[in-house]
Amino acid sequence: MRTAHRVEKVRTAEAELMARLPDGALMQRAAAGLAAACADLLPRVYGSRVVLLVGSGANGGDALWAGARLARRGAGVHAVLLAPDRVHTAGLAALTGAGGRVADDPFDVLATADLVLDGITGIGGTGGLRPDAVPVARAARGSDAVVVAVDLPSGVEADSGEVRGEALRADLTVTFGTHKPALLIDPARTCAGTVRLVDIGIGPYLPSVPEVEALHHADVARLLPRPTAGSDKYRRGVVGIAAGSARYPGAAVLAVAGALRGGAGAVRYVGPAADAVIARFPETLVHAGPPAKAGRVQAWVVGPGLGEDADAVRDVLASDVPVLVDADGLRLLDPDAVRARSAPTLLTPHAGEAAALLGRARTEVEAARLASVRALADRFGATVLLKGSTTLVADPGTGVPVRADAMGTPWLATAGSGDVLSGLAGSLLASGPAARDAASAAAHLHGLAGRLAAARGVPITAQEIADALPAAWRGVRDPG
Ligand SMILES: NC(=O)C1=CN([C@@H]2O[C@H](COP(=O)(O)OP(=O)(O)OC[C@H]3O[C@@H](n4cnc5c(N)ncnc54)[C@H](O)[C@@H]3O)[C@@H](O)[C@H]2O)[C@@H](O)CC1
Ligand SMILES: Nc1ncnc2c1ncn2[C@@H]1O[C@H](COP(=O)(O)OP(=O)(O)O)[C@@H](O)[C@H]1O
Ligand SMILES: [K+]
Repeated sequence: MRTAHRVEKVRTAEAELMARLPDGALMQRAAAGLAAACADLLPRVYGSRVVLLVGSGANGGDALWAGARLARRGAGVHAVLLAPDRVHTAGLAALTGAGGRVADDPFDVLATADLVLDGITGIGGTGGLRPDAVPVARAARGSDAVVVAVDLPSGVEADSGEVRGEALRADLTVTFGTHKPALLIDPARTCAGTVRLVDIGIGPYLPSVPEVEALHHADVARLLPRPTAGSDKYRRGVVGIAAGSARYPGAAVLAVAGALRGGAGAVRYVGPAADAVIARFPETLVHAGPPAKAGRVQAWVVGPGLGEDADAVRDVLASDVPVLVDADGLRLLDPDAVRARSAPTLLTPHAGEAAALLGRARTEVEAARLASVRALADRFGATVLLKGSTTLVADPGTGVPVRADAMGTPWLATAGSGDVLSGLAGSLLASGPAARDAASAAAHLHGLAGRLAAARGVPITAQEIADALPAAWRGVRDPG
C-alpha cells in the first residue's frame, strides 16, 4: 500500500529525525536519492546536460545538491535561479564547487537540456507557479529533456492535490520520506508522472494513520471474497439490483453484468427491465418489484437508469442491509433517510452528481476532489466513492484515510461504465466487507478491467469492461 501524509506531519517527522542527525544529513539523503534517480534516466551521466530550476526554499537546495553530485560525475549542470537573493547558499556553493554554473539565460540552457530538475517548490509551495516561473516551466516541458520533479511537481498543493494556477508537468517525481496526497489525487497527480519514493528515514516518526492511501493488487486481493467448502449461494451473499426503467433498460443489464462478476452467490434483479436482464443473463433471479417484496438480500444497489422511481429508492434505504446508491438514485434520495440508516450506505457519484449533492459547481468538485469527497461523506454520514480519473473513497469523520485509486484509464469514460461499477461494488458489499473496502476493491478491479479491455488502445464498451472483470480478478490475485 502506498501511503501519503500531510505536510504538517512530514515537517514534524523531519524535525524529530533532524534533531538526532548532523546538520544537513536529511538533505544529503534526499539529494543522493535524487541524483541516483536522474542517473538512471540518463543514457550516461558524463557529458549530459542538466538544468536545475531552483526556487527559494529547501526544495531548491535538494536540486542544487543533487546537481553537484551529477556535476562531479561529469554532467554539465546549469542552475536557473528563480529567486537569486534567497537561494540555498550551501547548495549553490556545492554546485559551483563541483563545476556547475548559474545560467545566464534560462531559455538557452533549457533548449539543449537532456534532463531538467524541478526544484522550484516542494511541500512549502502554495498558489500555483508564480508568473515568472510559468514560462520557464513551459520551456522545460516543451524541450526534449526528461523533467524530474523534486519531492512534488512545483505549483501543486501538497495536501489536497489541487492546482491553483499553473503547475509544472514532470515525467518523474522523486519524493522523500512518504508520498504526499497530491501525488495520489488529481489534478495534481497527473503533473507528477511516475513517482519514485526515496527513504530518508522519517518513516518511524510519521503517524501510523496516513491522510490518503492507495491499494496495490495484493491489498485488493486480500479484500476479495473466496468461497469455502461451507459456502452456499446464500452464505456467499445475495445482491439486489433495483435499476433500469422503460427508458433505460440497458443500465439494469449492465449493473447485473457487474454484479454477476463481483463474487455474490446470487443476483436478484428488481424492476421493469426483467425481460432484458433475463434475456442476457438467465442466471439472474428477477422480480417485478417493489424491492421490499423481492426477498432477502445481503446488500442493495439502487439507482442506475432508475428514471423517476423514488419509491424504489425509499424502499431500499428503509432496509436494514448495506445499500449502494448510484446515478438516478443519488438525485432521488432523501438525505435524512440516508443519515438515519444504521446499516452502511455507499454513495457512488461522479463529479456532476457530487456537485449536485453538495450544491456546488462541477468544476469546484473536480478542482478539489479530496475536500469534496470528505464533505459528502460527512454531510450524509455515508461512505462515498467519487468517480473520475482518480477514484476516491471516503468515510465520514476524521482518522480514517481516504483511499485513492488510479488503476483506471480514460477509456473507462464510456456510457454504462458506472453501471457496471455499481453492480460490482454492490456484489462485493453483499459478501460482507466494510463499505470502504468493497468500494475500493471495486474501483481497483473496474479500473484494471478497463485497462485490460483497452489494452490495444481501442475504444471499449461497458459490456467489455464487465467481460474483463474475471481477468482483472486473476490479475489482482496473481499479478505474476
Ligand atoms: N525539512 C527537511 O528536512 C527536508 C526538506 N526537504 C526538501 O525541502 C522541501 C521543503 O522546503 P521548504 O520548506 O523550504 O519549502 P519549498 O522549498 O517547497 O518552498 C518554500 C519557498 O517557496 C516560496 N514559495 C511558496 N509558494 C511559491 C510559489 N507558488 N512559487 C514560487 N515560490 C513559492 C516560499 O516563499 C518559500 O520561500 C521539501 O519539499 C523537500 O524538497 C528535503 O531536503 C528533505 C529534508
Ligand atoms: N478520465 C478518466 N480516467 C479514468 N477513469 C475514468 C475517467 N473518467 C471516468 N472514469 C471512470 O469511468 C466510470 C464512469 O462512470 P459514470 O460517470 O457513472 O458513467 P455512466 O453514468 O455512463 O455509467 C467511473 O468508474 C469513472 O471512475
Ligand atoms: K519541485
